[in-house]
Amino acid sequence: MNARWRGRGLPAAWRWAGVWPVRGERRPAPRPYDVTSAEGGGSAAGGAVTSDRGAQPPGRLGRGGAVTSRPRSAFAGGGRGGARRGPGGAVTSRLRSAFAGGGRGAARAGRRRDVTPAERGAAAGAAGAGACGARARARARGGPGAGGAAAGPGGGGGGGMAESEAETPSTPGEFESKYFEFHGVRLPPFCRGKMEEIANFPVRPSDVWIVTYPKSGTSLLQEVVYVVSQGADPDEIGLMNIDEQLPVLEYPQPGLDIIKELTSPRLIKSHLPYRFLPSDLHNGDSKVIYMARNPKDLVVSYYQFHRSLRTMSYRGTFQEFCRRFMNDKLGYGSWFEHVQEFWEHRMDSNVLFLKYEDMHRDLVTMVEQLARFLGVSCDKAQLEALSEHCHQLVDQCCNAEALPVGRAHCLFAQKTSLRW
Ligand SMILES: Nc1ncnc2c1ncn2[C@@H]1O[C@H](COP(=O)(O)O)[C@@H](OP(=O)(O)O)[C@H]1O
Ligand SMILES: CCc1ccc(OS(=O)(=O)O)cc1
Repeated sequence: MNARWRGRGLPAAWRWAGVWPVRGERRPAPRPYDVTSAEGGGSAAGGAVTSDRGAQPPGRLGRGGAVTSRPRSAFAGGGRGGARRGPGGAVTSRLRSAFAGGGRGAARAGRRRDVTPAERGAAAGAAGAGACGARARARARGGPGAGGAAAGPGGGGGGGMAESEAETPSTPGEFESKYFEFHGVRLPPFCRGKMEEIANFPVRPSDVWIVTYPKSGTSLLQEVVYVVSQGADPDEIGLMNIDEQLPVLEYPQPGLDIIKELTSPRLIKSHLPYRFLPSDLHNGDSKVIYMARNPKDLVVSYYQFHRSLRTMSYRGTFQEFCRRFMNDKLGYGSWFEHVQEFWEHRMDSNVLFLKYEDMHRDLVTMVEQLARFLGVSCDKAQLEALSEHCHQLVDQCCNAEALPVGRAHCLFAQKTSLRW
């Protein structure tokens, strides 16, 4: 266990004197991703993953099926109307279709052929494993960002796999064996054996949970949340390396035992699907901020991440990676189901559903939403100051332009006539 975490909660600055929103308070419904037709759809079948047979069934929703079989039209149509309509159609297949058109990934894909080895090297450097924001700033200072406890399970912080495995480039077949399957969902190996403990993890009313599918802008969100709750200066965040302050529930470090002991209020991150999160969260016992990102950009980011992460050393093509993504064969399972589950809970009083793209489109509104959700009272001038600080964070890091891309656009366009 990492001593850095022992007995520590969030920095004192985190103890904002907030008044939590009243249960059931009406929040403006976020707009769903704009999707206008339902085609495509993937299969989660197959793959040489191992299975965590000993584990207990997950929380309330049970084995994945409840989600996929549920009506899914909440995503359709876009706009607030679509958001309010509620479930009623095939969301996950619609989401799968939503890849076509727009998005940075697709735009890049239109310009680029598949990646070359030289591009690969450049991309690994550019992308890093979540090397943006606080982590990158900490690294630039020679700090512990990359190897810190929260720096990622495969990083220098003592990941979940043997070093020999880490050094071996993964062929597609080897890559398969790196996951294990839990109730039909592919999870990274470091989740093995702890899913039951996670389901029973004691949640506190003062907790704030940040939940995302990987590469959805989690680090940026945590920084923005920090600024909103603290009114902190972005440079302060860089200096303290905020990543180290936020444990990830399922990572080997700092581990569940230490997270349980952290002082309140805790801020905890997780990439797990809704149904695998602690069951207390399903009961509305603490606040959950969920952020979704355009999958066309996310898949590019996740691809680069897999190639740069030592424990994955992914060597397949981008096209092949996209197929895995579309067929739910990546770590943390189906992006489509991940987003859908949270979308269905977006009106829960303890859930705030955000979109990464809105940070760029309308940061002021997002800051306002966060402030209200976290119970931070601020006047107009304070809100503007907070937004300005958050703008700095958003502008500080985006390595998108440096990333090479394969034929994402073609692949996704085959699936649908939709435009993002
Ligand atoms: N200020 C910031 N700090 C960290 N990540 C940021 C960021 N601004 C944008 N991002 C993007 O968030 C993505 C990483 O998400 P996560 O934090 O969930 O791992 C990266 O996407 P790209 O790889 O497309 O650039 C990264 O560039
Ligand atoms: C490849 C599975 C995996 C492992 C670790 C992740 O964490 S993070 O995005 O760097 O925080 C994500 C996915």
